[in-house]
Amino acid sequence: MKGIFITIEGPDGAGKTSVLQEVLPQLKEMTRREIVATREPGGIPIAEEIREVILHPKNTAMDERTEALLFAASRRQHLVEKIIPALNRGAIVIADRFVDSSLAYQGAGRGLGMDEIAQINLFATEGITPDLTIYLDVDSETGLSRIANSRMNEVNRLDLDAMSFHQRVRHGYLKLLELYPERIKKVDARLSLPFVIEQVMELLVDEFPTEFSDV
Ligand SMILES: Nc1ncnc2c1ncn2[C@@H]1O[C@H](COP(=O)(O)OP(=O)(O)OP(=O)(O)O)[C@@H](O)[C@H]1O
Ligand SMILES: Cc1cn([C@H]2C[C@H](O)[C@@H](COP(=O)(O)O)O2)c(=O)[nH]c1=O
Repeated sequence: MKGIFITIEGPDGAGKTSVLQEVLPQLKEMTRREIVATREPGGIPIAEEIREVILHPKNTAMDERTEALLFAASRRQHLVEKIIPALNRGAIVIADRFVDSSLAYQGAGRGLGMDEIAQINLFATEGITPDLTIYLDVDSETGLSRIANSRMNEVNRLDLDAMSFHQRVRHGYLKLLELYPERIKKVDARLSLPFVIEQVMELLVDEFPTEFSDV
């Protein structure tokens, strides 16, 4: 594949959407390559439908393994329909969440085990891994209070989980950071949004100096 695959990760309320909103237009001005922005779960119609099922607050009966399999299924379809074709065209793909979310949320948060979750995702992805992952780190209290203050009307089923679940998710991410220091780069997302955006831009330019420059 000729493209570059970048993911952005973090606990709920870390600021991924806000950061991408600012960073994407800047990056588009700095490269000749096509940039494809996408998100998980979702990004294409079938995966967006699966997203609706997973995240709807009414689906409280959902079994934890069912949840893990649905995330992996939506990822498979998203990869095949959107990410792989874009990478084959030579695009830079920037995804809001990917397999690390499943490892942190289902593996660590739900307690299903990161190794087990890695296995079902290996089946779904056939080993496709991001070239770079930016991890926005925020404590669970700050992240959830940002969501409560900004979009209480859009709260999803997972946002409603116990604080202890969200704390395990964050520890899961910190474990991934230890395991994959070459791929995953941390930004402190408790700092001001403009500062976080600046840090993310610096990271991207440092990691891909020949891709992001003044064109
Ligand atoms: N660094 C920051 N400082 C203060 N507020 C922030 C910061 N980053 C984001 N926010 C605010 O927090 C709220 C949630 O941000 P955002 O939707 O970007 O997070 P997210 O990581 O995409 O969350 P989720 O994964 O749950 O969708 C928004 O109101 C946003 O303005
Ligand atoms: C991909 C993925 C996501 N999740 C969780 C993380 C969030 O709570 C929601 C997605 O909502 P967002 O507003 O788009 O961040 O789903 C997960 O548990 N496992 C995953 O693989």
